[in-house]
Amino acid sequence: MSRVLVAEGVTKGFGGPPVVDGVSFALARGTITGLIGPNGAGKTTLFNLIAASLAPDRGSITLDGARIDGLRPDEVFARGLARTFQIPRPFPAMTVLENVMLAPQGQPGERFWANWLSPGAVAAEERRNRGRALEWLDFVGLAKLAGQPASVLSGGQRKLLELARVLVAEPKLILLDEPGAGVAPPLLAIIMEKIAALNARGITFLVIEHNMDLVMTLCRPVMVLAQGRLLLEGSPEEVKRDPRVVEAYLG
Ligand SMILES: Nc1ncnc2c1ncn2[C@@H]1O[C@H](COP(=O)(O)OP(=O)(O)OP(=O)(O)O)[C@@H](O)[C@H]1O
Repeated sequence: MSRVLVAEGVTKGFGGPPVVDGVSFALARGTITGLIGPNGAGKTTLFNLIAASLAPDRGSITLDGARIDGLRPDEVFARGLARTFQIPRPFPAMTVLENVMLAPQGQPGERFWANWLSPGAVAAEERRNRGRALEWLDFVGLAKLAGQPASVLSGGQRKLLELARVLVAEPKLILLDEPGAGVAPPLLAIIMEKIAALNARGITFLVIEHNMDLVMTLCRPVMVLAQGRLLLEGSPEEVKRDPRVVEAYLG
């Protein structure tokens, strides 16, 4: 099976001992991989390293065979790797639609010149962006709220808004940071359904999650991180009955 992302020996510390310590793994294309582990294990730091919000001290990360460590977050996003945040913070006064249309499209300077040289082309592109944004809002079930300020959205709806925002860029790999956290059960079911539907269309996912129902239902394989190291990788059932995992959580 082809590998969309490969991490080798990824290490990061913040002055003290490494909080991500020699982590190596590969994500097979078309999978939903779970990333679990106790609080402070280094999961969010690993996400920040993959999405280039942080640079590793050592190790390499490749996306479809090309190095991405050392790039800027917007460059990694442009190559098809998107991430969502545990607590999404949309611009509250802007509409739901405007928030989705905010996905970075090239550099600001580029847009300035494009607008000056060819305003018609820029207007046509805006219309296309708007159409795409509305399509993805419809997909996540928020189309009816497109004209409302984002401040009206619940926690779960904000997660769906974030998903729509990254989908506009048609990523091949999406990192989801706790999509189930703070989400009411009916909306959680919708979020899980959308992740499964996107995966069926070929998008690969890496998901940090504490909600074991979500992990058990959606994730294969599951990787367990403890104290910055990858403890094991296996099916949800294997992980659940492995004594090392129990010890990592309880010890
Ligand atoms: N910018 C930073 N500066 C210093 N220490 C940091 C920084 N970011 C994270 N850490 C430390 O790194 C360790 C791993 O944190 P991280 O947030 O990656 O864990 P996590 O597995 O995502 O935890 P949680 O499940 O609670 O979100 C923690 O001890 C944390 O305090």
